[in-house]
Amino acid sequence: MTSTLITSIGELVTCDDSTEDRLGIRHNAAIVITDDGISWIGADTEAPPADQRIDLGGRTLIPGFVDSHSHLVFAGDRSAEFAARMTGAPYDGGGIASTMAATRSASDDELRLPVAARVAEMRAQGTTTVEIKSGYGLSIADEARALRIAGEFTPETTFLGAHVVPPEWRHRRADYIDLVIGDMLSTAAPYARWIDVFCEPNSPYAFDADEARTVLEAGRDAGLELRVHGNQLGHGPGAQLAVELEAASVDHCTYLSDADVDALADASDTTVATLLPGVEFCTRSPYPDGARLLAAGVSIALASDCNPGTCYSSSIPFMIALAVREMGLTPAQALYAATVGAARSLRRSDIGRIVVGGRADLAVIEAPSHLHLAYRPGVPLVRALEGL
Ligand SMILES: N=CN[C@@H](CCC(=O)O)C(=O)O
Ligand SMILES: [Zn+2]
Repeated sequence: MTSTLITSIGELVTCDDSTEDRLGIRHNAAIVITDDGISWIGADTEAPPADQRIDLGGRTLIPGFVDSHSHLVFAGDRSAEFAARMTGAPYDGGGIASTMAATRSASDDELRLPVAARVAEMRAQGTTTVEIKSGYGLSIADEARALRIAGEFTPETTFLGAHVVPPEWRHRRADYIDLVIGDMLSTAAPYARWIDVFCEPNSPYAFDADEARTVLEAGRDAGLELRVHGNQLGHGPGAQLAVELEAASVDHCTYLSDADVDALADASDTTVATLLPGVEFCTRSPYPDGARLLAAGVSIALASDCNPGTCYSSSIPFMIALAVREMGLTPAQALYAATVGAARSLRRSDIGRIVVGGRADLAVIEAPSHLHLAYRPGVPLVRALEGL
């Protein structure tokens, strides 16, 4: 087994909770990694011998980012929809149908190759774990195909047949839900770990609380774990439904009432509130108050939601910068949310931290501290070292 010593780490961010800001920062540190993961962490001056040596020259080492929310399997282009939004057009989910049409008519390789490119783009920006949803097929064969392709890149695959009601089913919503919880679910389930639903009564295309509950309960009965898109376009039942059903995460949380925050705080051991600031940026929506959630005791995560409609960005450093600038998080809170927080939202304890015995999923910041993630927005400072 080959061992590698990473030395001269100016700032080692372990995210191991050992300091008040939870980042567990060590200066002038070194770590040893082997094929089994991280085998030693300590002071540079006490580093043991190893087969190979990487000198970080005072740079920062952090856990690889965990991007717990993405929709990478799609074809087509919606840049014109984005441009229209920038001059005032609202987002209501209606554009999903155009991505669905392009995705259905793409060949397997026309879907697979862009996913590979998007995953490579994520990795180049420090992401070492990604969750990928279906949701642009919306037929039995096309949802299963999307999940098969997603599974070539990650074990964190999510069935999102209840993304919207597709146009051909618009006048038969109940029948579409029957399809989703029937043959579509049974065909998709072998390729998925999770099930998700766009619970959004403020969109005519998405699902209300009863419909969403029906879908999630069927998914749970089929052995899938639960996630929810909720509270994105306005106040709604998504967050409280996620808590009620013990979902791992409710994502967006743009509009949360005090009762929603209280429910999420009470459920902080079970349900994570995942913030997606790239969506607020790309849809010109108000940013939720991340500091309010932390003060209440809510577990939060930060993810990209990389998708062609509401946020075509794969950059977690950009999300961290937005969360600090627009959501009231400190750089430490934002980084923790994009690593440990996002890992928790995937119910994973083997990623998101740098600890002995943990996976060696690492990212380097070309800077002396993690503060530069938010301090230098838009500058490509981060690269993944291992993993993905
Ligand atoms: N809001 C629902 N689904 C995606 C956007 C889908 C799209 O517009 O293509 C999201 O997470 O933002
Ligand atoms: Zn999404």
